[in-house]
Amino acid sequence: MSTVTTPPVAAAARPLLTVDNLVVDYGRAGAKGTFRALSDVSIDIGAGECLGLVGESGSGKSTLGKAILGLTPVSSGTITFAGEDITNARGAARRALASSIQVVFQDPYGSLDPTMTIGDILAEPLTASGTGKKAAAAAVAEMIDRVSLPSSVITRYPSEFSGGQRQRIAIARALVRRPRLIVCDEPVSALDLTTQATILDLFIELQRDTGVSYLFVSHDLGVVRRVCHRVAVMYRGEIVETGDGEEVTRAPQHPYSQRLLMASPVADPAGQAQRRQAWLNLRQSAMVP
Ligand SMILES: Nc1ncnc2c1ncn2[C@@H]1O[C@H](COP(=O)(O)OP(=O)(O)OP(=O)(O)O)[C@@H](O)[C@H]1O
Repeated sequence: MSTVTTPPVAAAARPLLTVDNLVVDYGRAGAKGTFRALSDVSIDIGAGECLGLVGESGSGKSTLGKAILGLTPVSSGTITFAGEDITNARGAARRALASSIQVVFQDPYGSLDPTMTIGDILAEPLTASGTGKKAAAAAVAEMIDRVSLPSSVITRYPSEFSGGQRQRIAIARALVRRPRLIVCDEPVSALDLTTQATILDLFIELQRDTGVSYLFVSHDLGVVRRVCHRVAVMYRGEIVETGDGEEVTRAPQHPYSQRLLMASPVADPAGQAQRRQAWLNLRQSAMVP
């Protein structure tokens, strides 16, 4: 049983990230066939806070993460980071944000360049932004140590590592520029349960040590309960419930959040049967389509 617990969040005058009434349409604006993936989405994340974003497949979680990262255009609404409007920031403005907002993707196998050594993968974001080779090497060594990998990894290639080790490398790469926010898009869902637990502990420890904030995207309520201070539930492009992580994942109020909870697996068969019955009751009461 892990003893690593989420660090408390200090009260701040204003959130680090605020998303206001965000709308994202895929396809050409106004064109026939445009698909609204996000509809009036509003969230905020404080400094040192982990906000979980849960929802069924296709509900719009990754789209929100991509909009924050500038990887998909925003149709309307605003994204404010550290008091600055970064909605649809492009060019130099977006590049400047790369040191503040980073990402860890789901796939530890596809997210690391197989032709580069680990040392080069980690040093690249630093040298590309003007850090000298010596300073970059020192920062890389510190990050490797921080994610509990041996220093010998720097001369090796991604193919020589397990999924969990690769995810540690991906986390080190995200952290090497000392960002204030990391968008974590299903960062443990490709890993086995034991490895998931150690990587979640690592996320928590890094937050405690660095004060970084996370938007933690997951379809797994158990995972978000473990790492998140607050949770937002997404359904068909809208946020239907936001609240304390423990409360939302144990006793959700909205029918869709309840459905999500009932669909998440539990370790004991009796508990699973109870949840199934509760779900059938809920469906019979016509609260959920
Ligand atoms: N580039 C795109 N063009 C058109 N539609 C898209 C595009 N990307 C995503 N979508 C659609 O937008 C909706 C939201 O997708 P998104 O990937 O954000 O959902 P998600 O909640 O992250 O799903 P998952 O958990 O399966 O990753 C889906 O209906 C998806 O098909």
